Amino acid sequence: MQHSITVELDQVTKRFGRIVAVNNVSLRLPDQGFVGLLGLNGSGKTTLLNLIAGLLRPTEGSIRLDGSRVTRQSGKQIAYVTDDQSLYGFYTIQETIGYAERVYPDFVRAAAEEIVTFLKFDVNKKVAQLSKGNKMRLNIAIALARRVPLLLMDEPLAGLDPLVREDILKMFVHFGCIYQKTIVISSHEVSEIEPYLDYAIFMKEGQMTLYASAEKIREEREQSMLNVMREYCV
Ligand SMILES: Nc1ncnc2c1ncn2[C@@H]1O[C@H](COP(=O)(O)OP(=O)(O)OP(=O)(O)O)[C@@H](O)[C@H]1O
Repeated sequence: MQHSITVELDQVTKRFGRIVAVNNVSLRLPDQGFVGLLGLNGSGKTTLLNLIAGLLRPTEGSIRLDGSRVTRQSGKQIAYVTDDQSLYGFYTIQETIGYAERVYPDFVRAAAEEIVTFLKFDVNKKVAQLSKGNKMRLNIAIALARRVPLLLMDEPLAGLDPLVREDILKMFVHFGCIYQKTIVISSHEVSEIEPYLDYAIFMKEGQMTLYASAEKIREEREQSMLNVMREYCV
């Protein structure tokens, strides 16, 4: 059993010079569940994830984790998977798990082994020999195996084929639920992730235009999430 974390953003704005990447966003993430951060290119998704992860500081407003202001040290409570995540090609999958165990004090080896078995990985294979999709699966497996309450992922499905993407989404739901995590994933593949989502956050030009449970969106709007995205993100 893992503790949950309260993540609260209060009137958060992030500017890069004259560009307002995130504009006055206030929200509280759910204690558990799969959250889609949805929006067109340049709508502020990556910046928002970087702010929550403590990699960027807000220009205005505050971000609090369990009531304390987020800092780079907050990364201890957050696993953040980005596209450019490095794995060492010369390690086997087994050695990569051993390495993660040494690097992350919160790493649960048994969880990683369970996920790797679920993925039917040959643990003796070298990372360099893995396809892009399998490298991303391994990255996510390592993030999921950390005993942290919040997992952030920036476009983890980009550039992967549909079968791999579906497999990764099932992995989030299955293991995210077992390990009781809040998982936030940024994406513009809205149709694809829609069936798996518990909550959706829609972004447009840095502003949060809608944040609701997926169930409520489906019930009240009786339209696909793609149509909702057209209404709130374009
Ligand atoms: N370091 C930076 N310096 C200057 N401008 C930036 C920086 N990072 C982001 N921006 C700008 O902020 C805005 C939001 O960018 P961001 O990457 O957060 O959007 P996004 O929704 O993640 O886009 P994408 O889906 O293309 O990854 C864009 O106009 C972008 O050009």
